[in-house]
Amino acid sequence: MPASALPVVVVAAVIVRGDAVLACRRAAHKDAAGRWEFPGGKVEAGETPQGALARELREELGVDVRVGALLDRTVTGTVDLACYGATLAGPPPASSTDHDALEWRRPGALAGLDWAPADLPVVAVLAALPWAELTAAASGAGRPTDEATDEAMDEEPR
Ligand SMILES: Nc1nc2c([nH]c(=O)n2[C@H]2C[C@H](O)[C@@H](COP(=O)(O)OP(=O)(O)OP(=O)(O)O)O2)c(=O)[nH]1
Repeated sequence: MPASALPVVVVAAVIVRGDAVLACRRAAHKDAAGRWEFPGGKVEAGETPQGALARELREELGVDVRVGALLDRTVTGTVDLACYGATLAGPPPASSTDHDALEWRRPGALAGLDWAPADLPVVAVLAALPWAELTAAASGAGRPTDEATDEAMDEEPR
């Protein structure tokens, strides 16, 4: 397989705050403009997934987060998307360099948004996950799967 056909490894955060999670709409200057996603970005050489995620959220949303457990990792076309639960370590974001809308939504209300195709698996996971399990996963105290986060990232994605 040529290198260009390999999926790009992307990490994203399901930030839990109050009774909601943060959904973000990609701005006009980004590819897939207008689609909703969880904030994050591409993992750079030498970065851990968690380190890449913390860097991306600082860069685009100006927030510090604690990264919790892996919620879902699925390859869709050319995107290998790993979504982690996370909590804010400071104030919530006021704006984004990459998004033109930020919405806090209950997990059951996420399905009404026009998601990037790669996000649909994690949106389904979130809709089915009991709230207590999601908050535990976001704070890193519990895991929705039997796999430890790092072990799961070492494995082949679905
Ligand atoms: N961040 C993020 N990207 C996603 C998600 N779902 C999805 O298909 N993508 C795609 C869109 C892009 O093709 C790619 C990540 O792009 P990005 O623009 O967020 O990443 P980045 O900041 O590192 O990229 P760049 O613009 O600096 O090159 O993954 C998601 O939930 N979050």
